[in-house]
Amino acid sequence: MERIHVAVRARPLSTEEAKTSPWRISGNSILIPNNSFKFEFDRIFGEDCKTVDVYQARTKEIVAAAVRGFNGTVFAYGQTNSGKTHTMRGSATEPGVIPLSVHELFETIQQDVDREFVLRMSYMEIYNEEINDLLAPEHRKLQIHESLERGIHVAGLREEIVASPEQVLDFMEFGESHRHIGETSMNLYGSRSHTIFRMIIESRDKSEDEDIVSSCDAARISVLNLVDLAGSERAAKTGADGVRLKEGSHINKSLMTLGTVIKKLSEGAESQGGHVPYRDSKLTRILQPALGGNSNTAIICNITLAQIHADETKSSLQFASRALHVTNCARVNEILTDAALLKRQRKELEELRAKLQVCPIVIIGLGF
Ligand SMILES: Nc1ncnc2c1ncn2[C@@H]1O[C@H](COP(=O)(O)OP(=O)(O)OP(=O)(O)O)[C@@H](O)[C@H]1O
Repeated sequence: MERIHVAVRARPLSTEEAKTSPWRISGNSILIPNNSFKFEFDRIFGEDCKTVDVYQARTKEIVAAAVRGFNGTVFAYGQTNSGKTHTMRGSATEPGVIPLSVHELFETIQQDVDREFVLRMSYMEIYNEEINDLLAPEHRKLQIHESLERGIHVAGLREEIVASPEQVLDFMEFGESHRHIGETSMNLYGSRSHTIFRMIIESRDKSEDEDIVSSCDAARISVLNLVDLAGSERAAKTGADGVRLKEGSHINKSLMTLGTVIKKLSEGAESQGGHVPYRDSKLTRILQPALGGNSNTAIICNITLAQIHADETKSSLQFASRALHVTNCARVNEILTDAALLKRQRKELEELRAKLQVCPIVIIGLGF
């Protein structure tokens, strides 16, 4: 069992904003002096930090674990303009968590001489509670299904086999050009959709030795989700109306459900048999395994310390603080073919027989 790792990243302020900021950061605490408002997180990154520092705090380990077969999810949460896209996608001069992860993923698998890997990627957006495939723009309004073999999955989502970081980033750029961008008074190009960038990592032992049964024919399949959420600001503050208001309410519905799911989980609802409303939004349904399930998960909460956004920042920190109490249970995702299963059982039987020959007295003593 491991809890969700929560880091906070504050974006740089203008000189004017810095003069009036009510916030203080002290180590991994953030507070408003002379106020009861104080939170502690796993890490707090101030305005001078680099994205690579944020990446190394936890995502790096999540990527390494994904190569070993553990699911991983990292998502950026925060109001419009707080630096989510800067953190996740970055720029040519300062690559974000996604390109850093992709490069590290390829480097790590190249160093693993014992296993062979197949990597696939997908890229989707959730816009107005509809799932659109950014790698196949004609695939719109995709549905979420659940099956024994595939778990929770988006039916019909394109998965491209990829062989290099450059190829992944090219596909990503293609996908980016099909995103929905809205114009709000808060941010001319404020992103109004959630995006989920996904790498699916499949690996198999290279060994051709028939006797090495423990891994032969067994495939590991893990999923690494890197999520850039839409701005969490209240619709009222955006001056939104008409289409934008509809977008805002859908975004808030998704984010509100995310908040409720995190709240319920942090209160231990699931372990007490209570209801967790994953199905109330597309976002939480797709992210369900990452929220209290089989995944290593990290949240990067992007905030601004400007006075004018103090209420939004407080609500982001409240969300992030609850997430600190959510625990997950990641395990290696291994799939055995029937033949491999038989081989493994045969080997276990042989090992047992060998043990019986070595220490029959112990076995007799146990009453067998
Ligand atoms: N840590 C940072 N250092 C330098 N510039 C930053 C930083 N964070 C954000 N910015 C800049 O601030 C602007 C807004 O950031 P960004 O687009 O990442 O916000 P966002 O939270 O993704 O907004 P949206 O919800 O609209 O997607 C961008 O021009 C970005 O380059």
